[in-house]
Amino acid sequence: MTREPASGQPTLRLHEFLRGERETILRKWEDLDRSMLAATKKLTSEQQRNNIPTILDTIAEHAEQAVGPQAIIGLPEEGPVTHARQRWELGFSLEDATREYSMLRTVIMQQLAQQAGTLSADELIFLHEALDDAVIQSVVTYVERSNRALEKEREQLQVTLRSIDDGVISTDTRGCITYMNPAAEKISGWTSDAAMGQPADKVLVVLDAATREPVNCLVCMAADADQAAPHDGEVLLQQRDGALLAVEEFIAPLRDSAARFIGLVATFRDVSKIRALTAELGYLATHDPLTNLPNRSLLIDRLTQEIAHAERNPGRLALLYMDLDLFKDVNDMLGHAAGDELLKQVAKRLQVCVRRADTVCRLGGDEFVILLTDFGELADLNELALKIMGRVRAPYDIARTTVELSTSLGVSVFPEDGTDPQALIKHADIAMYQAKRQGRNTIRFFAPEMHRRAAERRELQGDLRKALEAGQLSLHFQPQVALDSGNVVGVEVLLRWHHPQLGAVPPNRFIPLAEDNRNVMIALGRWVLEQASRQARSWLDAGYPALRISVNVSIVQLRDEHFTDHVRATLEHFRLPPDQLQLELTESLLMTEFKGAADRVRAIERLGVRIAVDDFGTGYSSLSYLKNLPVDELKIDQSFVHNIAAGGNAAPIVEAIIRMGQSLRLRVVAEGVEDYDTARYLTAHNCDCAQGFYYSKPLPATDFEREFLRPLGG
Ligand SMILES: Nc1nc2c(ncn2[C@@H]2O[C@H](COP(=O)(O)O[C@H]3[C@@H](O)[C@H](n4cnc5c(=O)[nH]c(N)nc54)O[C@@H]3COP(=O)(O)O)[C@@H](O)[C@H]2O)c(=O)[nH]1
Repeated sequence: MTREPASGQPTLRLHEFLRGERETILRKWEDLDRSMLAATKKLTSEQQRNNIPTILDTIAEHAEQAVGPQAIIGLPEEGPVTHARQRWELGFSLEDATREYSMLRTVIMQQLAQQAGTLSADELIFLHEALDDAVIQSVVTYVERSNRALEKEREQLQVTLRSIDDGVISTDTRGCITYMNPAAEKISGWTSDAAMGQPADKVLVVLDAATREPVNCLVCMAADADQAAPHDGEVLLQQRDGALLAVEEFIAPLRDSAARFIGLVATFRDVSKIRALTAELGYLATHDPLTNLPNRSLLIDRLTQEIAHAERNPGRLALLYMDLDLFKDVNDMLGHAAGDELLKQVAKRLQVCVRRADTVCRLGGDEFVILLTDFGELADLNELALKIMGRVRAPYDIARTTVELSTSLGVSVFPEDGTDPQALIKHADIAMYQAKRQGRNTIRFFAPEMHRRAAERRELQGDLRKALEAGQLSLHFQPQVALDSGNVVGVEVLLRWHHPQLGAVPPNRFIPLAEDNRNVMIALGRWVLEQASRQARSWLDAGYPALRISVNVSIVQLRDEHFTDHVRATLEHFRLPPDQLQLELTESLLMTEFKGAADRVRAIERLGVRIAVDDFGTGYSSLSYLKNLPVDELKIDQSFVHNIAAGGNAAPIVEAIIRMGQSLRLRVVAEGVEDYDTARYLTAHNCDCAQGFYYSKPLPATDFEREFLRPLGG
């Protein structure tokens, strides 16, 4: 083996050269590496060098012993492999990891060129082969690592696909099935083996929910057109055994790295439970749960349709607005259960008095409205109204007692007394009020001079404007109790108005009046928030535990552009932790004003203040706002909670709302709990909290403090 270079220059030995120039080579390589690779810039010198010195030492050691192919074969792999692993972990790309060796090669060759002698051809070849070998080890290590990472990703994907509830199938470009996860097997009733290779429309047979006619299979449409729009309406999936299941289906094209269409992935989920629940809640939103009659919102809907029809085919409509006389006495003397039974019997009698095309509604309390779509003369209408009053007057058997009661009835007629639903309802109500004032058990047709009631309303509005300054307003506090521990965990703040002449005016009467005048409602709302925060601060200062303070917010306040700033300033002024304050927004507010209110609700949530949905279940038609808004608490409307323990027909709804709250991780509070049985029922069904007369009526601050607050550690 010759060690003489052809040029006749003095011969250098590779191992001597590498050992002698070791530090210079490493330093120059380090500088070059740092200037060329972004990946090395943040590394310490030790991290950067890592195994490079060992690799140089190993090459020198083997060069000393032998040169030639055997020496390469004998070079240990762990130096370059360990170096490559460390580079992988530091996030170096394969290109960067291999470029480092080419820089090392450059530096060695430059250093060699500065030497007085040169290497023999064999040693030069050995040096290059040793460096090539290190590069190969890097490539092999990187390939192994990325295969392992891919394998892990694939395993995770498989575990996910096997464990999710959504059905997932994929197809080839012709729409034939190439993969099906276990959920897809369960939902479609097909096994993966049987479905494999089948056209997707054979496995996913989709029908229109209304017509039960087959609809175009999304997968086939997408396979033809490389895209598909979702189905317009609700659809059903026909399972392999013919059973039908409500589903939602989504589709997306699969593309390779060159964006070529290579097939489709379809996901679908069983939405039968949620659809049934939505339908049930939708029914409750439009019907009175006690009598099952349409409620005000359905009345307005039908009235709007009938007005449109009567305008096209000239005709008359009539609204009969009824209020039972002295119903309150029945409630007081025989109890609420008897009152409820009476209302149900009245509802049945009203329904048999009219034709199927007419609509009997309960607006709440003891108020009923009948919409008559076709009647002859006013005299006929009067006769029908008399017949209805006679039917209502006939005796009832309630609570082993015979009850008799009369009704006052007001009538408005389209188009004479109004051409929109609100005007017709309002005028029939005014006429009914006149009937009551004129001795009850009587009928009055609306006449324009009956606007007196409206005048009274205006007068009360004027008084309300002065009430704040006159100190006639105050706050009452009602506890919210955790059902598992029985502890008071929150308090709802309720506004009270003591009118100098009329006495206590209920908020249900004066809040709508305030809402008619934006400035009045905003001033009232601000006052309530400030007084509630002042009270919360004073309880904290007195050493009582922090309670969640719930304050009702009107839609008028939420529309106010300064609302969020005022909430922030109030919290700061009273040094109140934001999460101690909760704002209650009614469900109907969130539904009807969703677009405008959503941003403000999110801004409030960003302050750290909690959001509760009040009267939950009454305005229902979609779940989407719950997913899109930062809600913390659902308050089940009291109309569902009353009589629930006695098998009230809203029990499934209450249970569904509790389950829904649990699955969305929202606290659920039942309102209007009036007795032990209801509280026990709610506890058994895992409702979180309860509020109602069973625990306490709303109380003035001092009474609340005495009854429910105990100092910490006391
Ligand atoms: N925007 C604002 N609205 C307010 C404010 N203060 C009150 N209100 C709203 O007025 C509505 C009527 O309130 P109120 O007459 O005070 O009635 C509340 C409770 O007294 C009553 N309640 C509580 N427990 C029971 C019960 O067991 N049985 C029964 N029959 N009633 C009970 O419920 C009302 C609380 O309702 P909610 O707010 O839905 O929790 C009412 O809608 C108030 O929101 C105000 O400052 N601003």
